[in-house]
Amino acid sequence: MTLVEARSLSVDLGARRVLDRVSLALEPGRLTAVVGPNGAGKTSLLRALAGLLSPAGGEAVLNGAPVDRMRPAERARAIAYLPQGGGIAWPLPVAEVVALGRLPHGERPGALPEAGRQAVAAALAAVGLQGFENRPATALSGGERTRVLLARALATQAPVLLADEPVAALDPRHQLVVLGALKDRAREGATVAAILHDLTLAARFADTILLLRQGQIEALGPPEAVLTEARIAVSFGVRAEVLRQAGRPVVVALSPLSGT
Ligand SMILES: Nc1ncnc2c1ncn2[C@@H]1O[C@H](COP(=O)(O)OP(=O)(O)OP(=O)(O)O)[C@@H](O)[C@H]1O
Repeated sequence: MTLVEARSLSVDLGARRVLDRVSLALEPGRLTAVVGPNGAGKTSLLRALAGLLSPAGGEAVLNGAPVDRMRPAERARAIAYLPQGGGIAWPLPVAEVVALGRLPHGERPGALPEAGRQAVAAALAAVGLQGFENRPATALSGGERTRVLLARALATQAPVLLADEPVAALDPRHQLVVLGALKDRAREGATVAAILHDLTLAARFADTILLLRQGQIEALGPPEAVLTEARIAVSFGVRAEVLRQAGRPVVVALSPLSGT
């Protein structure tokens, strides 16, 4: 059970402060959707929580320990991170790319123990890639590659999974499959956060929505509390209608608001 915290976390990129004193806790067993307009600081937050960006102030903390001071191997076992729009440069078979997710456990692709083989097979199934095992990963479509990289992150079986736009390139069926897989990981006890731009999908799958704006937390809470028409107008500059389906918000963006 792993608790991920930001404690008054600030991040600078170049001369810009892109995260400004953000404090939050991501709890085990929950899927948190990180939403917000372009440039709000979502990627910067996930990278800082993963220990890939050093804070300018405050700290990112994993079970009480600052993430950027963990040993790299220990951090790689604890946190699986899916980068935004991640490409695949190696013409390896899909199963071998996914098996790279076992490296933090000291397991080498091609010589996986039974537990590693099972983790790879389960990860491929979770993202709907059964039958792709022997295809060269560089000969796949963009959405298929995204699913390979997510399967690699799932195969690590890390207690923390941070995914930057895992469904942006996916068709509707695979958006549901992948978000279902992330929710399953959370239900198994992992701490899961995913950056999403589709507010309806975020509302449908997430236990908690974190809305960032201009490097700060605008709102944090259950989907129906965070995704109101008024807040969407202020945060995204969009006139929206929020409908309900099975009690969850369905966000229909209607028109951009002028002057925002
Ligand atoms: N290398 C850099 N130097 C200076 N500023 C940067 C750099 N990289 C990103 N930024 C700025 O940092 C801010 C936060 O970027 P970040 O990628 O975290 O936003 P985001 O919310 O993930 O956006 P998006 O929805 O577009 O992916 C943006 O204003 C961006 O222009």
